[in-house]
Amino acid sequence: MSLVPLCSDLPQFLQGYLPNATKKETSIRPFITLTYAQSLDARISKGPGIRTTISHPETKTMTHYLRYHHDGILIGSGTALIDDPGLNCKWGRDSLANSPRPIILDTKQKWRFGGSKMQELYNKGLGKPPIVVVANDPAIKEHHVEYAICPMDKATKQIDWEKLFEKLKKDFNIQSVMIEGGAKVVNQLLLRNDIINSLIITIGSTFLGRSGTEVSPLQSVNLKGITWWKGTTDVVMCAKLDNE
Ligand SMILES: NC(=O)C1=CN([C@@H]2O[C@H](COP(=O)(O)OP(=O)(O)OC[C@H]3O[C@@H](n4cnc5c(N)ncnc54)[C@H](O)[C@@H]3O)[C@@H](O)[C@H]2O)C=CC1
Ligand SMILES: Nc1nc(O)c(N)c(N[C@@H]2O[C@H](COP(=O)(O)O)[C@@H](O)[C@H]2O)n1
Repeated sequence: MSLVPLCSDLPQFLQGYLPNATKKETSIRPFITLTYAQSLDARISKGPGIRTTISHPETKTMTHYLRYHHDGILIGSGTALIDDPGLNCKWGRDSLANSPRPIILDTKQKWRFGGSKMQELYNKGLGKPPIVVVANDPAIKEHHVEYAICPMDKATKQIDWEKLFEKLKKDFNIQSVMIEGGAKVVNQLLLRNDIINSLIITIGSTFLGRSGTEVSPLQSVNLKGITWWKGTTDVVMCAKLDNE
């Protein structure tokens, strides 16, 4: 499906929150944007296992414009298994060149590239092959997939986000990453002002109800550098996570 044109005021609105393509990031980690679409009641889907459209076509186009500006796009395995997303970039003339590298956080090794929408796009020359983040050498290695082995923290049984992003930059030359979700990933990273450079949230004018998948961090989070854009049905907030 093709995209509607990008609203003319969006590039200016987003400019201060995007990785700077001309300036190589000097940090040991890539530039990281946390971005997702939520309902008025802070839900990102109608419920477990339900792929839900929240964004209006004009903010969907904005998401593809964001994809255009990043080297990598990271999602958790929950999202990969439920949504079977394409994660390519349809904005601009050359989908293959413009698409970010999909990065799937799949430490339980449940997701398969084979048979996925991502593989279909890759086979058609419309998307890049994924990097799959695993905790140890995978038993099954799929063709065209690269693996980022990132040991789990023994206490938390989670990967160390800092080490993962350092590895993505050092081993895969990923200079910028947009993180699209899902809820488990977003709820962790909303607390990481040491890692997240920009926060871009689309808010759709709908309520998805209490059985919806909620985004809400464990503790309160303060924002700074806040700016809003208003579209036909959605608003978009750009901000930075505060250090307080
Ligand atoms: N509206 C929107 O913008 C978006 C909505 N979604 C929705 O979100 C839902 C999926 O969200 P969730 O179920 O929360 O799944 P998720 O996509 O956050 O993936 C969770 C899985 O990722 C792995 N993971 C996450 N953090 C980890 C860590 N620190 N260390 C090791 N492994 C880790 C684990 O395997 C975990 O089970 C779907 O319904 C999807 O449609 C997803 C992305 C964007
Ligand atoms: N921006 C945005 N708006 C919504 O309404 C959404 N449901 C999502 N979901 C994210 O986009 C992925 C789908 O990508 P493709 O269109 O298949 O390339 C999905 O997996 C979520 O990460 N995003």
